[in-house]
Formats: sequence, structure tokens, C-alpha cells
Amino acid sequence: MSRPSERADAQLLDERSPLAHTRDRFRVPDGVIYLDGNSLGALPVGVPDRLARVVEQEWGDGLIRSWNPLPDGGGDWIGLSKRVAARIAPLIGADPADVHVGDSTSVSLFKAIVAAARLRPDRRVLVVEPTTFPTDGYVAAGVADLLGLELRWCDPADPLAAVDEDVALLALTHVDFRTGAMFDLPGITAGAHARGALVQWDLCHSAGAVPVGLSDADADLAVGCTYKYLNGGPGSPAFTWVNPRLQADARQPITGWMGHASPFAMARDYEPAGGIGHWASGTHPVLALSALDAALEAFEGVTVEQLRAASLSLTDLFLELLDERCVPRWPEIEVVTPRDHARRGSQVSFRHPDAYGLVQALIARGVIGDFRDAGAEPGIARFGFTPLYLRHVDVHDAVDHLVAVLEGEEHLDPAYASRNPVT
Ligand SMILES: Cc1ncc(COP(=O)(O)O)c(C=O)c1O
Ligand SMILES: Nc1c(O)cccc1C(=O)C[C@H](N)C(=O)O
Repeated sequence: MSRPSERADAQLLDERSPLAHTRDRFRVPDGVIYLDGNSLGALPVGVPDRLARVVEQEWGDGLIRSWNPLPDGGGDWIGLSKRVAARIAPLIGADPADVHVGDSTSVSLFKAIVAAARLRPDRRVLVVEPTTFPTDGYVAAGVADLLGLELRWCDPADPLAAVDEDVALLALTHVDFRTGAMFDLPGITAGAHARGALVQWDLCHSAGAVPVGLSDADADLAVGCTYKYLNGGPGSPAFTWVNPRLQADARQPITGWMGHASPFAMARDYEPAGGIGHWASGTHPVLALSALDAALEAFEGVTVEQLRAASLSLTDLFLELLDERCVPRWPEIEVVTPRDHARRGSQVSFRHPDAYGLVQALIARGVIGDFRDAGAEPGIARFGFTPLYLRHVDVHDAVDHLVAVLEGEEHLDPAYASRNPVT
């Protein structure tokens, strides 16, 4: 059966969706079709009350006592990072005991890359993919500089070709932030292991939207942000996963007191906490972690398989409507997201000579996606599909708006001639 292009058919798909009920777990503003959850997830409804409680009662009334459990069941800030890790673990196919949450993505990448390099002291090369999110390359270059290593760029079409006996670590982003293309995580992990190298995965554009299966793949290290598909809020803390087989030997470089075996012994010398505990550095951000903890409640009762099925159904529909209604009339639209399910994350991107104007004109109509510079023109219009709160009718309506923008040449409005620096 060919897929629907009528709105009523999209409605039917929504009625049958096992995730139809989860949209109510979010505050999506009226009149907005939100296709930017791959940059900043929408606000889960439980977050404002949780933050108010933590600020007013736990911080305001409980004060320092709130680091320990309070009689009313609140507080226990000291265990917050672990509680959040336990919510994230099933979404990335990991054991909660192997996940740390608390630093920014960039800092987490730094810690993981240094630890990986130290695990392979005889190997002097870090391999990074050149189209990865910039911070991944910048941090790897910083580590190479710090440790006197070589940074080697790989071919995105064949990252393993760059991995030889000199390579300590292959650091890849699982789902590409521009195109939405997804690497074969188990296959590449196995290939790198066969060459004696470790692999680190950046899961920023994967966690909460696509199956990751870190333990099953026997990956080495992984880092991901929590403000995209995990909806933790702007700048919410990142997670780090370390394979238990590496934890005893892995040494992360920011040896702060919270990663000490007994922080409150206030000992002079650093003694790493066992297991993933060593990956903590300083005091964790309690307000941000509290928001994230409440946000992750939106995943309760939802399986990774359901998320993936819904995400593919949404991106399939968007691609089909683009093919049916847009590309034949405006052939300058060049879809850059893989059609193959096995190679697609949870976003759809296309190049267009006026991609920036298109995105701005859509935003003016309440359809929020974003623009990404692709290094060379044409730039990329990018649309993320968060399965917990997006419906097929939203996809249908978004394409209606796109057609209207193109027909009315709204994207050529001179107001869009200069770009906003933060997009
Ligand atoms: C793949 C990837 N890595 C890292 C980051 C960001 O790192 P940070 O959270 O430190 O800003 C992003 C997005 O901001 C990203 O898309
Ligand atoms: N982290 C961001 C920020 O502080 C401002 C604006 C955007 C972001 C993003 O997350 C960008 C995002 N990682 C991307 O894929 O482009």
C-alpha cells in the first residue's frame, strides 16, 4: 500500500500510534509545529512544578540539608545524578551503573577522549570525522595538543579506512547533525576493535530517538547531550557511558573531589571512586539535573522500539510528501538524508539555495526547523522529528506551509538576507 498524502490519512496514522498519548506530556505552544527538537527539545509538563519545588522547598527551606533525603521524601541531591543516569540507561541500551551525568557535552568529550588515549599509550593517533559537530573536532584537537598526539581526519564514507595500528581512538558522531545520516554503530565498533582501536560515540542526535544498544555492540565510550530528544532544557547536563570492561583502568583527567572514593573524608590525596563514580568531577548542577529528571518522566512506559517506529513513520511521511509535492515543482530541493532506514536518524534535511530564508519563512508561519551552514552553498534546511510529541498531521501541515512559502516566494523576503548568528 502506498503511503497517504491526505490529511485524513495522517490523522488515521496518529490514532493508531502507540505514542498518541505522550504528546500530552509536553507543552507545545498552540500554532507551533515544532521540528527543532533535535536542537532543543520541548518543555515536558512536569518540569515547571519540579523546579519550583526544588527551588522553594528543597533549596529555600531545606537549605544544605537537602543534599540528604528530607522527611517529606524530597532532597537527596547527592543521589540525583545516579537517579537521572538510571532513567537514561535503558534509552541507550546500557546498565545504569555504567552511566555518569553531570558535565557539559564538550567537557564530557574531553574527559572521555583523554581516558581513551591513556588506555592505548602505545598508539599516537586520534581519528575524527571531519563533518562531525565542530565541538567534537575542536576537543579532539585540544586533547591531541595536550597529550602530544596526532589528529587524523577520516573519510565519512569509510571511517575504518583511517584506523591502523597507530590509532588509539576513533571518535564518531552516531547521527550526523546536518544530514541525519546514521553510522552502523555495531559494525564500526567491531571493525575498530579488530584493528586494536577504541571507539567513542557522540550520541547527541541519537539518545531518545533511535536505538543505540551500547552494551550489545560492546562499544567503548559514549557521550551525549540531554537537551535534544531527551528534553532536559537548555544547557542540561550531558551523559557519559563507559564500558564496564574499561572502568577499572580508565582514568579521566578532571580528578575533582566528587570522583574521589570518599569525598567527605576530605583526604589530601586523590583516590578514584570505583566504577563510573570516578567520572564525577565537581558538584553536580542540582537545578539542571532536577529539570532533566522530571523531563525524563515523559519516557515512562515507552520503549526504544516504539520511539524508533514512530520516528521512522514521521520521517518517511515527510520525505514522501517532499517527493510528491515539492521536488517535482522546485527541483533545487536536494534531500540529503538517507532513505534507507538503517542509515537514517530522526531528522530530514535538504539543501536549497535559499535554505536560510526558507527556514525563516517557515518559522514566521509557526513551523520551527533550523538552518545549518554546510561549509559551502547551498546550505541546509533541517527538520527534527521528536516521536514523543510530533504527530503525522503536524508533518502534513508543515509540508502545506512549505508549499505555500515556495509558491508565495516568502523565502526571498529581504528581511532574511542577513543571518542571525545564533540559529
Ligand atoms: C553532535 C553534537 N555534539 C556536541 C554538541 C554540543 O556540545 P555542548 O553541549 O557542549 O554545547 C552538539 C550540539 O550542540 C552536537 O550536536
Ligand atoms: N547547544 C546549542 C546552543 O547552545 C545554541 C544553539 C543551538 C545549539 C545546539 O544544540 C545545536 C545542535 N547541537 C545542532 O545539532 O546543531
